[in-house]
Amino acid sequence: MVVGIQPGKISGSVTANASKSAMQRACAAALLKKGETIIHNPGNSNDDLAALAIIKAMGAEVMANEADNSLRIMGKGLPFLHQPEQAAIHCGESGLSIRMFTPIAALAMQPVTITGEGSLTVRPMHFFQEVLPQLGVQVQTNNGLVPMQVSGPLQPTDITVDGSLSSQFLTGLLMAYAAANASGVSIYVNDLKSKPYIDLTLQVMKQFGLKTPINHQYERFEFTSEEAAAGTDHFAVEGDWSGAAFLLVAGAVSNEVLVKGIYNSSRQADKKIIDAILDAGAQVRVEEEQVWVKKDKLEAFVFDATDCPDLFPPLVALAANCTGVTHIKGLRRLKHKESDRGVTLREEFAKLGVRIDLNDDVMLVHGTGELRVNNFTLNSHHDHRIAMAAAVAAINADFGIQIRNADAINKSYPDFWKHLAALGISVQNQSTLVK
Ligand SMILES: O=C(O)C1=C[C@@H](OP(=O)(O)O)[C@@H](O)[C@H](O)C1
Ligand SMILES: C=C(OP(=O)(O)O)C(=O)O
Repeated sequence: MVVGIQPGKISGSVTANASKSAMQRACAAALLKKGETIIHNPGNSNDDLAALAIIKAMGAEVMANEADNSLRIMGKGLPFLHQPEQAAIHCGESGLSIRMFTPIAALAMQPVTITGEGSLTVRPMHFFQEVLPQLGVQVQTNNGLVPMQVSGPLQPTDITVDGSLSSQFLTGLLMAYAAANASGVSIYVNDLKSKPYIDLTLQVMKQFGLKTPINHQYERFEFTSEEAAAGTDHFAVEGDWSGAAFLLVAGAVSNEVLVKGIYNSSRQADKKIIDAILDAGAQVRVEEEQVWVKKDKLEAFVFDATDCPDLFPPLVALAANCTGVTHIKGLRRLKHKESDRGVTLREEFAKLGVRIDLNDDVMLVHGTGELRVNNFTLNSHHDHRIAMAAAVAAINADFGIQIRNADAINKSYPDFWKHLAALGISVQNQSTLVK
């Protein structure tokens, strides 16, 4: 799909989409909980659909109630996992799903094949080769990539893992240890990155009544013999700060926006976008369930995105519209996202006249405050966050642009183009115009 974006002024309000980080965790927890859970405001992104397909393959029953936009999930708990209906799970393009559900699949008594598609076929899975055998699981990978096969059952024991590549592997281990009723054992972690995502994991586990470990400064997660308190049967998926970040930046660079349904009390990492927008100089009003942003004079800022890597694309769109050189730390880990995001952002923003330097772990964005289009055909590289960053930056450019592979947004935010249009931006599906 090719989308055309014209420069314009954004105004009005939208309600944020459901967070795929919260939704996918809720799917895993509902699978592992014995009994019924009603999920309200379920997400419908491709990653969410992948998680739903996975839990069905592992024995959960999922029924949609369209009348009140909810899902009823019957989890069978651990015993059913020992006889999965299908000994294969397909994780689509979702990094979180594959890394969270692989240790869970390894609880099964029989071998489970794990596949993925698109960018997931080149994202690293060596972690499992190193870690799962120490937990009694045989693992086969395709040279550290999918397809993989795990053959358990996983047996929780004291273990030390590396958290420097991604937090998602730890999320999976925490869920699997809880499901296996780990007791008197700890997961030790070196150099954990993306820490707030682990807070979100622990929060969801607790809400669902799964056994939740004690977090010792993100270096040790201790499962004690204490039983878990009963959990909720109703879970509402909160709005997505990661997707909302694009709209808030759009407000900061071009007029004004109100995004509803994002909670100030959220554990989501990308809530930190507010700090960057404030530092850049825009006006911001944060309320418990909504955020309002208004454009003002924008200047370069310094930001550490090590624990919130998904903010790089919206931060670049913001920095491109600031005057001066913005420094964003945490670049190294962008290599292994849906695209090599540092390189992709540099390539695509050059087409908008913005120079980006990649300097070890720091990205420098040379903003001039005025985006001058020198090549109007941008490419998402099949990366949802690149498509959204390009669109947001371009609403303040001197000419319209086209974004190729614009349907990449479906991975996290299927309503993104619709929301941008509702906020007054001209968004055209140009697929039929382009050969
Ligand atoms: O747990 C999650 O929901 C996620 C964790 C982050 O990954 P890393 O832990 O690899 O940084 C983030 O980039 C990803 O989009 C979602
Ligand atoms: C990297 C992302 O997701 P995941 O790792 O879950 O595929 C993302 O949403 O930007």
